[in-house]
Amino acid sequence: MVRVKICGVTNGADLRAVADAGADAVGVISEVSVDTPREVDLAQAADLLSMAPPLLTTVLVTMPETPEDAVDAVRTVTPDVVQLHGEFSPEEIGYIRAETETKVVPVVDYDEPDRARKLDEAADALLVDSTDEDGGGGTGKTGDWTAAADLRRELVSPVILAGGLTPENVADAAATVEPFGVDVASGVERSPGAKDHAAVSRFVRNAGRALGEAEEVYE
Ligand SMILES: O=C(O)c1ccccc1N[C@@H]1O[C@H](COP(=O)(O)O)[C@@H](O)[C@H]1O
Repeated sequence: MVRVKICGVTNGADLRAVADAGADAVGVISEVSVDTPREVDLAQAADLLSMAPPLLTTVLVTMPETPEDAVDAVRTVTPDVVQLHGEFSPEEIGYIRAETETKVVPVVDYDEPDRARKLDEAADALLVDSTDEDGGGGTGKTGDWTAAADLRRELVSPVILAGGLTPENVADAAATVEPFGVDVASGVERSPGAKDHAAVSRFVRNAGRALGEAEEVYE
């Protein structure tokens, strides 16, 4: 079973649609140094995630300048998980986790297998994304799934696959990489920063989870 995270939610109606679609996790994006229509401020991020129903994992996606900034952001938003964009060391990841008692998921690019190996022991999971030159996500670009599958087999950490996923390609991506989870932001939008609720539902279904549940019930 592949877990599904829907990322870059900016309003309450979209968050409810993500929960109703049966996603496992919802992400809000705050304090990032890239220009994105999906960014909300820390207070909005805290408000949005506080609306998540029980059993929906909440994720703060952020690009802090320092580990201390990451700790401050997590303390303000109180997510279940922090997704960390930026060049942080294993020691800094350990520091953020110890200070916040929150799961830390660093982001590595498809082109950075060595960095993934270096962070493997320190991370709670690794998110593999096609990032831009500043390390930001939400690029809508797919990565090399075969390389990601090799990396997934090698790493101890759960791997979350991101980058250019859509309702149309997520089943192929999940079958090729067999990741712990899949993650989408721009691929389920009707306009920048606003989710297409039907696409969110299709993405969750096509990732395989709903199909697996139906087979269990009717077999
Ligand atoms: O979505 C953004 O704008 C963003 C900005 C800065 C850091 C991370 C961001 N998003 C993350 O990137 C992945 C993949 O996005 P996409 O599906 O290719 O559009 C997304 O799931 C977020 O975790």
